[in-house]
Amino acid sequence: TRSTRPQRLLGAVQKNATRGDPGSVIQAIDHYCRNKEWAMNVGDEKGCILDSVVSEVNPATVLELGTYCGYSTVRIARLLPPHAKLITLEFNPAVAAIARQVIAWAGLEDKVQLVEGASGDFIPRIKEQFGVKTFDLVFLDHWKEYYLPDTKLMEECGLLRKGSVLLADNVVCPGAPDYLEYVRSSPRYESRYFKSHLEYTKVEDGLEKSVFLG
Ligand SMILES: O=C(NCCO)c1cc(-c2ccc(F)cc2)cc(O)c1O
Ligand SMILES: [Mg+2]
Repeated sequence: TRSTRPQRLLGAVQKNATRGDPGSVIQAIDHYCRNKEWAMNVGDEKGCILDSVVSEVNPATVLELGTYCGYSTVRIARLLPPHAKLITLEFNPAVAAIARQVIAWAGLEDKVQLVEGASGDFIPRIKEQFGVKTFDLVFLDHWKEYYLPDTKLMEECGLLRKGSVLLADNVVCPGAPDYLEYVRSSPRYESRYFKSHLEYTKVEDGLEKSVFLG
């Protein structure tokens, strides 16, 4: 039976990247997705904006919603200080299995905890199950219709503190209009749009950075 797109992406990493070298994993995925087969990684252009936000926040605790094949997980984890922790959540078990191997190839498994499950079930359990009080940075990159409900859930569960940064992918394409409206109009957020392009294309997309004001 035919392989899946995530399986072929993992093959490109194993063929072209050096074990333990996160930069080569990122490069191998971007080259494959630009030249062979598009995939919904945040990509190199938006990835540079992600890098700059991660470096600025210098987070001790990170939550990523939507692991996919682990591309942004590797981008974030490679920039984290030694004892920082990244929890990443993926709904699809087959995709999570690929992401684990990509993260391992980059040598970043000690900084990353990949959890399989649905965000609505998982978010209320984070405090007790993972011993996390609040997140310094949240990267939203899962199903776009879940950005808003999950943000409200994180607020309600006390997972955000004054200064927590939310960074959301795809706020233009595919789009998250209700989320954008919320973070841009709420007095509890200071929001800013970083204009870019949909990964590996010329289509407009961007990242929305929203600081929780408490
Ligand atoms: O659904 C997405 N993520 C959640 C599942 O992992 C997603 C989709 C797209 C995309 C797809 C199809 C198209 F035509 C345009 C954009 C892009 C992304 O960056 C994404 O994160
Ligand atoms: Mg995305």
